[in-house]
Amino acid sequence: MTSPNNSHKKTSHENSETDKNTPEKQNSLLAGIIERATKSGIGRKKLNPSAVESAVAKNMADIHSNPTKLRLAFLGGGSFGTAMANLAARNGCDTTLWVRNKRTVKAMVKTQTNKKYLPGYKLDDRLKYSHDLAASVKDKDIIFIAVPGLAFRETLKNIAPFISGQSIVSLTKGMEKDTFAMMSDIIKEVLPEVNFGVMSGPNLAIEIMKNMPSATVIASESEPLRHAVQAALHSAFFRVFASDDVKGVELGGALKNIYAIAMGMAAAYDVGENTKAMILTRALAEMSRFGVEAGANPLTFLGLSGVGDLYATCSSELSRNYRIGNMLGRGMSIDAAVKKLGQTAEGVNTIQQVHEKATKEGIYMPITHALYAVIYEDKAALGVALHLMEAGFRSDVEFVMAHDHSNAALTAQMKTSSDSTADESGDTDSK
Ligand SMILES: NC(=O)C1=CN([C@@H]2O[C@H](COP(=O)(O)OP(=O)(O)OC[C@H]3O[C@@H](n4cnc5c(N)ncnc54)[C@H](O)[C@@H]3O)[C@@H](O)[C@H]2O)C=CC1
Ligand SMILES: O=C(CO)COP(=O)(O)O
Repeated sequence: MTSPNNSHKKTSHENSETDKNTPEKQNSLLAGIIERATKSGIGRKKLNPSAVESAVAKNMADIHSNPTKLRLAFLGGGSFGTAMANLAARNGCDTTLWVRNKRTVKAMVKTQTNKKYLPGYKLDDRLKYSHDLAASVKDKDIIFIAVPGLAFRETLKNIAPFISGQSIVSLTKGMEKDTFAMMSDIIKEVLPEVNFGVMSGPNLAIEIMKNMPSATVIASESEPLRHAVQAALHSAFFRVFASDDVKGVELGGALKNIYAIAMGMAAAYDVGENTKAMILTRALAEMSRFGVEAGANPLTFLGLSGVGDLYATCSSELSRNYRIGNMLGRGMSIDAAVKKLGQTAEGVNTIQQVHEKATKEGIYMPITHALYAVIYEDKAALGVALHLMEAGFRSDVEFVMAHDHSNAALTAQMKTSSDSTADESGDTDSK
């Protein structure tokens, strides 16, 4: 089913963009690159970087004379899938948004809004809607997946029979339950031949719908795919930066949800700015520590997908994870908070996965363990926070000065005294 109105009507904003020719021109330029790369078989299999470079160089010359539109599918009719599909349609890409519920699709075609997740925001006339998964993904250049992490594997398996040469980009900021798998791991497992990337950054969907300037990161080993995603989504309101650290970018998006919950909870306790700064900065230390163990580059966490997204979600009530934390801080149970939210908050699962993985592998993640103790072991938040504050001496940025070089004797002494305090008060066992 498609939108009844594909008449390419333009708003005044779109006309001014087209006049400058920026998005459309970039789109056609780079669309040609991916189109040719896809046709020639590059981009279908594991890419050979030199082949990619020569394909890009070879094709740059005649791209102006033969513009083509990127054909895109976005899977997932929640707030983020809808917001991103809307950006792509507005940039002139041939864009289909797949939504699993047939009635929702009918309503979206009729109203050109996503009433449940983005009420009040009119979507671009050119955006098409479908509940037919096969038709949505066939003959596309790129399939963007924006379903919750817990539904990612199932979605990939469902599209697997229809994958011929399409590239896949994950927009999901979750972690699979019990397997610790990130979405890129699942893509490699389910569709080992596919060309893929992940996109992540400070991208609160509502702000994007309001045309508030935002930026994101596309991470992929494939240069044509990075260019194509930049071409598809880049505009005067939305900048798309590139990275080849897939693991680092993806982990930034998933891990920050843990700390958005912590910050929402801290806000409920009315903490000061010093405290918020401490949580945010130590959260970043945990994220990069965990990232390094997973093979990511710690410097990636200094970018948009790391500190950028951490800042956005830790300081805004638009973040669902922050709102969950805030409800918990006000005394609600986790089940009641999740029910009240009624939308995806990936951090609820990610805390459990990361707590378990870090415990198993001995990765020092004190904030995550503390949050786990409060949410899942029913420990008193203030006691846990006090215990965190009393933990031993550490170095600030461990990539500058390894924490082993701190005063080890004093750290051990502090640990002994804080362990005995915790034992006496019946507090937590968090590190
Ligand atoms: N909303 C935001 O501001 C941003 C969200 N994200 C990420 O995007 C992902 C999706 O989140 P949202 O769109 O915000 O979620 P949402 O809660 O707004 O909507 C989730 C959507 O997924 C659909 N869905 C659930 N299970 C499904 C399944 N098994 N098969 C197909 N569809 C299914 C639901 O019907 C709903 O349309 C999450 O990983 C989130 O972290 C990333 C950046 C920003
Ligand atoms: O990832 C997001 C913004 O970058 C959205 O955060 P929430 O999932 O917490 O709403």
